[in-house]
Parts: sequence; structure tokens; C-alpha cells
Amino acid sequence: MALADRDFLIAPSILAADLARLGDEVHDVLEAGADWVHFDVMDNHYVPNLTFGPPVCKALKDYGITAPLDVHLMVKPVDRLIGDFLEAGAASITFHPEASEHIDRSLQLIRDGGAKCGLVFNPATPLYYLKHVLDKIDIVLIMSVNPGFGGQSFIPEALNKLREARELIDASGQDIRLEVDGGVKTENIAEVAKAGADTFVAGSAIFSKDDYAATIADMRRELDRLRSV
Ligand SMILES: O=C(CO)[C@H](O)[C@H](O)COP(=O)(O)O
Repeated sequence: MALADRDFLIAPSILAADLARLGDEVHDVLEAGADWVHFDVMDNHYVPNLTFGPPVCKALKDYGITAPLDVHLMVKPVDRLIGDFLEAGAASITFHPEASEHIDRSLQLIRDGGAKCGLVFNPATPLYYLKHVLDKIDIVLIMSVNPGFGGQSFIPEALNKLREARELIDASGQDIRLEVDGGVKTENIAEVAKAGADTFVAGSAIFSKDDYAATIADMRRELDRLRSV
């Protein structure tokens, strides 16, 4: 899809929010203009960190959050958490192909539960699996850091991966979002969009600032500027 026609979404990662005030933080960032809420699930097994699970996702729904909750599973095994996240109100669930015993089955479980599904690729994981499931996914998520921690620097090689994924998606003719996660900020968002991304996860770049609305507006200005060139 041509850059000018792309609909860009900003998905703040709650990993960087003040977790003691999570409901308010998510409310505030949505009021500030965010589109999705990115929900990083880490299990201290697939990645060396531990975050939150389905009860926290449900608590956000119960708090009144209606924006899509974009659940990124950094867990192994994958399947046994899918049902609980579907029940908790996840709008989309993505997982790492190498963490799933049966990729097609995991995708099917998510779709059967009515959520959007997708695959996540770490910086050194090839897009190899993609071609077999392009007609069955809604999201491709490219990690631009090694998963497990917020606040890391963007790995430049991810730009090549984004270009490659964009070509595959466009050639497939499918309606698939190309999401990017890790080290995305106002200063690099245009370059990342130019490489093909349309959905931007940003944690520390947004939550470390006092004014979320100004930060998100700055990001959108960068994206608009790129679109108008
Ligand atoms: O999935 C993640 C780490 O595994 C985070 O979502 C990601 O790193 C975003 O944080 P930041 O914008 O601070 O880099």
C-alpha cells in the first residue's frame, strides 16, 4: 500500500506506564490521542522478565477502557494463555512463532475467539514462517529490540526487516497491519514508517514525558510530514 494511503496507529506500551496508576495512565494516554493500548506479557521463561496477565487486561476493561487492547505474548508455551486473554477482552493477540508448538493452531485459537491474530519476529528471527500464514493473520509485529525490556535503543537492521515484511504484505493483497515495537520515538518514527510500518508501539518515548498529548501530536506531525513529501 502506498505510504500516502496508510492509516497510522500509535500504540503506547503500558510496560513504561506508572503501574501503580495503570487505569488512569491508560485513560490519559488514550485521551492524549493514542489508538491502541499495547499490552506486553512476559513470563520469565521465553523472555527474562515478568509482567502482567489476563486479570490485568480484564481490570482495564472493567475500568472502562474501550480502545483495542493489543496483547503481545512473550511467553512459551503460547496456547494455554490464549483463552484467558480472549475472555479478558483482548482485541488482538500476537505471539512469537518459535514459542508456539503449532503456529497454525495458535492462530486459529485466537481467530476462533474473535480477536485479531498475528506473528512477532525478533531482530534475528527470519520472516520465513510468514509466507505460510499470510492469509490467516491480521498483524505482523517486527521487534526492533530484543524482547524483554522497555527503554532499549532501536536496532537499525529492523528497517530492512520492515521493508521485507512490507513487500510480502503488499504482494499478498491481504489486509495486514505492520507493527513495530522497540525504541520507537518522535525522532525516528518517520524513518520507521518509511520502511513500511503503519502501527507504532512506543513505551518510554511516551510515558517518560509529562505531556502525552504533545508527544503523540509530535509523532503524528512527523508521520503527516512524511506522507506529504
Ligand atoms: O515489547 C517490548 C519489550 O519487549 C516493549 O513494548 C518495547 O520495548 C517498547 O518499549 P520502548 O518503547 O520503551 O522501547
